[in-house]
Amino acid sequence: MLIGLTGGIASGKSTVSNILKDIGIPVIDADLIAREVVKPGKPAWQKIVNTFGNEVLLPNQQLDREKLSQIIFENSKAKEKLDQITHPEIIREIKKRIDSLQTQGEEVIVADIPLLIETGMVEFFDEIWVVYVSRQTQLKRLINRDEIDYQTAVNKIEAQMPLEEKKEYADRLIVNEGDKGDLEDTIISIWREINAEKNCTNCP
Ligand SMILES: CC(C)(COP(=O)(O)OP(=O)(O)OC[C@H]1O[C@@H](n2cnc3c(N)ncnc32)[C@H](O)[C@@H]1O)[C@@H](O)C(=O)NCCC(=O)NCCS
Ligand SMILES: Nc1ncnc2c1ncn2[C@@H]1O[C@H](COP(=O)(O)OP(=O)(O)OP(=O)(O)O)[C@@H](O)[C@H]1O
Repeated sequence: MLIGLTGGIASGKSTVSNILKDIGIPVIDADLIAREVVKPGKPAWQKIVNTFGNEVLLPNQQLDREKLSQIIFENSKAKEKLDQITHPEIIREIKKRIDSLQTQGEEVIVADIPLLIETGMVEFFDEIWVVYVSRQTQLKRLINRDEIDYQTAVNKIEAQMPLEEKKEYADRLIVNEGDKGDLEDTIISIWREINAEKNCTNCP
C-alpha cells in the first residue's frame, strides 16, 4: 500500500510523518530529497547556478536557501524555472526509494510530498492523505515556525495550490486544527482502521 501524504505549507505533514515513523511505518521525505539533489556539484545544483547566478550561493558553495526562497516566492516565473530543474530529480529519487523499500518487503510506505498534486503524482499512489488546516491556523503556524512576517507567509501559501482545492483529492482528510495530541489520536485511529480493513493482527 502506497500512501501519498500532502497538504499546504506548514499544515503539519512533517508532524504527521513523525507520528507515523513512531508507529514503525517507513516515510520518504521529499523535502529532504530536495536538499540532497541540490548539493554542490550535483546536476541540479549546476543548473540552478547557471540559471540564477552565483548570488544564490553561500561562500562554501552551498545554496543560499534564504536568498533562493526570497526569489522564488516573490516571482512565479523564477519559481517555475526552479521547479523545472528540481522536480524531475526529486520525483525520480522518490520512485527509486519506494522501489527499494518494496524490495525490502515493506507493505505500507508513506511518501511526504508537499507538491504531490502540483507535480501530477496522484495516480501513482493507492491513497492520498491531505493534512488540512484553516488559512488562519496555517498563517499563524508558518509565521511562528519560519520567523517570517505576514506578507512573506502569504506569498509562500499563495505559491501553492490552495488547500481548499487540495482537499478535493483526499482519500483521507486529516484536519489538524487541534493540538499535537489530537493529531496523534487522529493518526492512530486511521492506522487502526487500515489494519482492521486488512484483518491485520500483528501490524505495527
Ligand atoms: C526554495 C528553497 C531553497 C527554500 O528552502 P527552505 O529551507 O527555506 O525551505 P524547505 O525546503 O524546508 O521547504 C519548506 C516548504 O516550502 C514549500 N516549498 C518548497 N519549495 C517549493 C516550491 N518550489 N513551490 C511551492 N512550495 C514550495 C513546501 O511546502 C516545503 O515543505 C527550497 O524549498 C527548494 O529548494 N525548493 C525547490 C524544491 C521543491 O520543490 N521542494 C518541494 C518538495 S516536492
Ligand atoms: N496540532 C498542532 N498544534 C500545534 N502546532 C502544530 C500542530 N501541528 C503542527 N504544528 C506546528 O506547526 C508548524 C508546521 O508543522 P510542520 O512543520 O509539520 O508542517 P509541514 O506541513 O511539514 O510544513 P512544510 O510544508 O513547510 O514542510 C511546526 O512548527 C509544527 O510544530
